[in-house]
Amino acid sequence: MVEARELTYQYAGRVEPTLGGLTLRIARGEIFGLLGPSGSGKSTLLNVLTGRLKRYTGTVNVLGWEAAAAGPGFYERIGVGFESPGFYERFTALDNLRHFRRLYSSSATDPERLLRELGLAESAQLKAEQLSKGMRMRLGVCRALLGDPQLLLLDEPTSGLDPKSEERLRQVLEGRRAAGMTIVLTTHNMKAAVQLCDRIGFLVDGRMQLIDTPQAVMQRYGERILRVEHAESEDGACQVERFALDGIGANARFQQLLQSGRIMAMHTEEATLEQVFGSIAGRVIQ
Ligand SMILES: Nc1ncnc2c1ncn2[C@@H]1O[C@H](COP(=O)(O)OP(=O)(O)OP(=O)(O)O)[C@@H](O)[C@H]1O
Repeated sequence: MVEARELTYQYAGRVEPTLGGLTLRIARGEIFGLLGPSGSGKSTLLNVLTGRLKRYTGTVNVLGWEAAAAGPGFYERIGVGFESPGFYERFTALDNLRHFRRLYSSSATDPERLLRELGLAESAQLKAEQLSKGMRMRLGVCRALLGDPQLLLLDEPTSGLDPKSEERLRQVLEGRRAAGMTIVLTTHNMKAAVQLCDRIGFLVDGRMQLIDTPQAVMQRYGERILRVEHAESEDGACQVERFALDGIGANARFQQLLQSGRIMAMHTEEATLEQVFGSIAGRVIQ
């Protein structure tokens, strides 16, 4: 479905390549999340996969095409939702989708159905310029889905979405996955990555540091933590301290707290993907 081998991409005028020898394979019907700090090359990789950036070395096979040489049929089969997609600002949301639908030779999905799916039915008659950031993002997803693509590429699809819209988007993407669509998305939203993605890839300085299921990543790199709430001072004000569960029996501070008789509550915490990422990349996502 998507296979990159030794993919290297260097922007004109840059000293270092932005993508450096990246190898990646994404199967049909998979939701793949690309994570990484700002500037690590996520959008560049999406742009290579869509055939926009052609001057790469290595091979990039997308739906059977070499991405740099993809013909018009390729664009009928991929859907692209990048941040700030271009809309006709004076057209309504519905008219924008009707317009873009005409660009497809095959029978495209009904725009009104897409608006309903993404929770935009009541905003159908609003002009694009009147839409909020989250609404525009969802309209961008509608636009990307118009041609019922085999491969959907979304750049930060959860940005600007409230929890309800995020949940709706999750349902839409899971429905498409069940129908065999392959989905590649970038995100800084760790919760969404864990909930949505079958596998996640961590991109750091243009290299894929790790690819695995969110669960396996958490197990391998996630440190389990014990959160201890205690009344440190005589006035009973609550303090919180966290201890790594590994070797906690030998932790002098923890022993001291146990003996103090001031512990109010203790419970374990799962590691967050931010912590996991920090330990993989040696730096924190911005
Ligand atoms: N047109 C360009 N010309 C030169 N350098 C570029 C160009 N576009 C991006 N870059 C550089 O390539 C690197 C990767 O950028 P890219 O946008 O792919 O990162 P990203 O991981 O998507 O970041 P973010 O999470 O902020 O969207 C950055 O150092 C950026 O400055």
